[in-house]
Amino acid sequence: MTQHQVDLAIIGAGSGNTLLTDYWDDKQVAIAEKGPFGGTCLNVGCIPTKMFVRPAELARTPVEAQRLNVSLPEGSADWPAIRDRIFSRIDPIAQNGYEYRDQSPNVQVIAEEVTLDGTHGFRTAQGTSISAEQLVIAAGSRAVIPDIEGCDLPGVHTSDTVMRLERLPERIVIVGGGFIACEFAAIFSGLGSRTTQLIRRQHLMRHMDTEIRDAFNAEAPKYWNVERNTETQRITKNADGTLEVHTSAGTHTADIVLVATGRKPNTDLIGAQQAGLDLHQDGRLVVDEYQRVLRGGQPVPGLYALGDICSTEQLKHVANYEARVVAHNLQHPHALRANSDRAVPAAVFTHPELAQIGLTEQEAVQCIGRQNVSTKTQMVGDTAYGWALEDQTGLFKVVADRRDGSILGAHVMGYQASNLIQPVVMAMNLGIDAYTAARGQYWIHPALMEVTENALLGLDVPQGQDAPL
Ligand SMILES: Cc1cc2nc3c(=O)[nH]c(=O)nc-3n(C[C@H](O)[C@H](O)[C@H](O)COP(=O)(O)OP(=O)(O)OC[C@H]3O[C@@H](n4cnc5c(N)ncnc54)[C@H](O)[C@@H]3O)c2cc1C
Ligand SMILES: NC(=O)c1ccc[n+]([C@@H]2O[C@H](COP(=O)([O-])OP(=O)(O)OC[C@H]3O[C@@H](n4cnc5c(N)ncnc54)[C@H](O)[C@@H]3O)[C@@H](O)[C@H]2O)c1
Repeated sequence: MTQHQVDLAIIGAGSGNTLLTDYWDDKQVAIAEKGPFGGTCLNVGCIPTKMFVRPAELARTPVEAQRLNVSLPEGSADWPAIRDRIFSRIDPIAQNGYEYRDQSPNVQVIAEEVTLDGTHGFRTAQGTSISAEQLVIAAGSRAVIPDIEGCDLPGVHTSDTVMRLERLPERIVIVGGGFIACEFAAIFSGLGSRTTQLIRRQHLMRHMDTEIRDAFNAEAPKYWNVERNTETQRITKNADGTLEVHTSAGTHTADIVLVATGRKPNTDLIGAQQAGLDLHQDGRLVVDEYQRVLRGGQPVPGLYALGDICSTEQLKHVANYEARVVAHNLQHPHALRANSDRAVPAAVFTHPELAQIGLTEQEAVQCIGRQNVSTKTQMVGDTAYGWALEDQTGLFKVVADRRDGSILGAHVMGYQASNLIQPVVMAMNLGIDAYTAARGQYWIHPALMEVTENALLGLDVPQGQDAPL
């Protein structure tokens, strides 16, 4: 047994790795990471998935080009080359991240799975034990494997493995109707796989604003097959090595199956319950507004958590923001800063792209009453650049409080949705009302962003006496 005492210990080198500012250079730090440095986002999440999105979009282009009177040769994707390009860029970043920390004289890297040892330390199976003045749990989440017979067969993947396939599958079945399933359905269908998405209920992305949800549910089946109200019952292997997916509605033959049915926090892996830490019903750590972990309802001084292991939103920008809060609080234990209650935006890089922030129209009506809610849905095709695109489906919806023009939410489907929404994110986060956001700045004409401007201008909200013209 080797024992070490450090100033700061961290479990998880995803957003947890960003905590190590210059402040820690003359202090002793230990960081435990059982996988590659960079965590989910870099290695198996945001970054590689989005690197597949663009090739998939390009492979789809000939069909769209035809609408604009351009003939392009039919796209064909070289999967091994795409995969190798992506991971030859990503893998060295993870390796360099590890080496950089490992070579830092004040940092001890523990490249093993660790479990908590009380509230201020952890240990490894090999017998290394760390105790720390302050400890941060940033151990993330992992894919849930649904209780479906056959999920352990070779050829059944999660997002962790599906991007490293040897070849592009001719047929893929995707189980799930959320973020990951919809992004991979767009990727694989775009690259040329016959793609079937199985969902238990009626709608893909069912938690979105119903107008955007319905628009997406009308569009997605133009690109891949969506089988609704379907229970996936079991998966079996055929004699030729293909898989048979048995559902309540029939069967599908596939070369591979992707299960994308949610992610659960890694609190069990670190032994959070055994350490007496408070857990939400879904297994997340309970934290207070300063990101301090609770035990018996009380914050434990010097014990923090951030990211997927404690957050309701499993998003990288949330994990990074919480890391900034924790970084401050570690350095200023007597002047803690609280997490903000700003609305969190998200985008789904599917086809067409989706983006959202804040309340849906339905939620706004529930909160402040129908009479106080103003909404505007701006069709992308009814703006100048939308015309140029010959866009027929994109839409930008804003939800506001009719009484004072404060923006409550925005919901977007279409080309560049994740970018078009950002001015609204800024206005909401900085407390700028809808009219001021629209008229308080120039909007480049005839840029696509005029969609956002027009949506804001279409709201029935007050302009105020000193409103900009
Ligand atoms: C396919 C996919 C696509 C995504 N795309 C997006 C996107 O486009 N935009 C977005 O905002 N979010 C996206 N996300 C979500 C985003 O990746 C996560 O919210 C974010 O990475 C969480 O960061 P984290 O630091 O909390 O956890 P992680 O990055 O998962 O880091 C936790 C680390 O802890 C390590 N660990 C866990 N337990 C132990 C232990 N006991 N001992 C030692 N080490 C341990 C893990 O190996 C891991 O490296 C995506 C996720 C997936 C799966
Ligand atoms: N672009 C992004 O920001 C992005 C991309 C990917 C993932 N993420 C994050 O990762 C999280 C996890 O993604 P996800 O897609 O796995 O989860 P999700 O919660 O978005 O979707 C899970 C889906 O699986 C379905 N499901 C659950 N159990 C099932 C079962 N037994 N059989 C069939 N279907 C089942 C659910 O009904 C839902 O449709 C997301 O919530 C998101 O926060 C973000």
